[in-house]
Amino acid sequence: MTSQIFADGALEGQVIAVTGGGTGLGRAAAAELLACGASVVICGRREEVLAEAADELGPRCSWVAGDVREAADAERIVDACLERHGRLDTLVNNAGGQYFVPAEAIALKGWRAVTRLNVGGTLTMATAAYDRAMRPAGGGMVINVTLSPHHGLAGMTHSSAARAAVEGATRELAAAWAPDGVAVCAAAAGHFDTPALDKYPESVRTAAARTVPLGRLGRVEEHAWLIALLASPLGRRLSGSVVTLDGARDNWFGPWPPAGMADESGEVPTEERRRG
Ligand SMILES: CCCCCCC/C=C/C(=O)SCCNC(=O)CCNC(=O)[C@H](O)C(C)(C)COP(=O)(O)OP(=O)(O)OC[C@H]1O[C@@H](n2cnc3c(N)ncnc32)[C@H](O)[C@@H]1OP(=O)(O)O
Ligand SMILES: NC(=O)C1=CN([C@@H]2O[C@H](COP(=O)(O)OP(=O)(O)OC[C@H]3O[C@@H](n4cnc5c(N)ncnc54)[C@H](OP(=O)(O)O)[C@@H]3O)[C@@H](O)[C@H]2O)C=CC1
Repeated sequence: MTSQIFADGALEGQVIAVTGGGTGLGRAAAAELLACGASVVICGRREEVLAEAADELGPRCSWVAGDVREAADAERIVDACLERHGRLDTLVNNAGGQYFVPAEAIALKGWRAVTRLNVGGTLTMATAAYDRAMRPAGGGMVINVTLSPHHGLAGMTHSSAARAAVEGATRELAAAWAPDGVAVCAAAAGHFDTPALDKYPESVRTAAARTVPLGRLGRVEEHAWLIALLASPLGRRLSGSVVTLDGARDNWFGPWPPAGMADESGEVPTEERRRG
């Protein structure tokens, strides 16, 4: 497969780890990075999801299962890249998520779960990559996937706060790690059409596109192009930046709930609990 917008071999020789690379945005990013010539290691918790994705993505893609919230797993993921390829040039910290719920209904345990995944997991992976691969090699790139709108997303207060923390850490780590040649930036994704959105109530999914001034959800390949751009030499100069890719969603200040999102009772439905 070739990239639709980047030259063949644009990222040739790079070794890139993509967390959450077995599904959705992470998988599409892995596909684009491979199309640009990189070798890619995808990771996540579910072995079968990763194995199937890597099989479809081709021989330069391999996988390693692990939980980004656990320091030992993060170190194992980085070590797998080093053992297989001798280097890790770029880490795409894409694993993350939350559940859709009104702010006043967020239990402390739920707040902690969302924070632990999005802030803790991101920092744990970034630190493992920096300590074990990038600082010893004299350089590297960390790309943190965060969330737009930056002024907060109703139904996702915990995640809005967590992603804001990641963006703060991105700026600080970019300064702290610059002397070692390690760049850190963030890609703030708006609303993208991935299978993960299926877990949100139907009316929420449908209305989400109406809150995007561009008039549609993002396509996974658009996000993947941004990740490839940030993995290119230009990304190094963007260190410390948060690049927003959201069809102007950040600039939408319409009513809450947007037309059609509430059900007959006037309430916005929340997300079903997972079973098992
Ligand atoms: C208007 C906007 C609509 C468009 C949105 C577009 C933006 C999209 C953004 C995206 O990010 S899409 C990607 C979505 N992908 C994911 O969210 C995947 C990852 N998410 C998760 O794994 C979970 O959501 C999690 C909570 C982060 C997982 O953490 P963990 O496994 O540690 O948690 P649990 O043990 O399941 O739960 C802990 C705790 O959290 C509370 N809780 C969890 N789920 C719910 C829920 N559905 N409703 C209410 N509360 C929930 C709860 O307190 C749990 O504790 P217990 O009650 O189980 O003891
Ligand atoms: N789709 C959208 O509109 C937007 C998405 N985002 C963010 O982009 C990223 C990808 O989203 P999307 O592809 O839509 O959603 P997915 O739910 O498909 O992606 C989440 C990925 O992260 C992995 N993951 C979750 N928890 C862990 C963990 N503890 N350790 C390792 N891997 C984990 C999951 O795999 P597994 O369960 O096997 O571990 C999965 O592959 C997420 O951070 C999401 O919050 C941000 C803004 C908008």
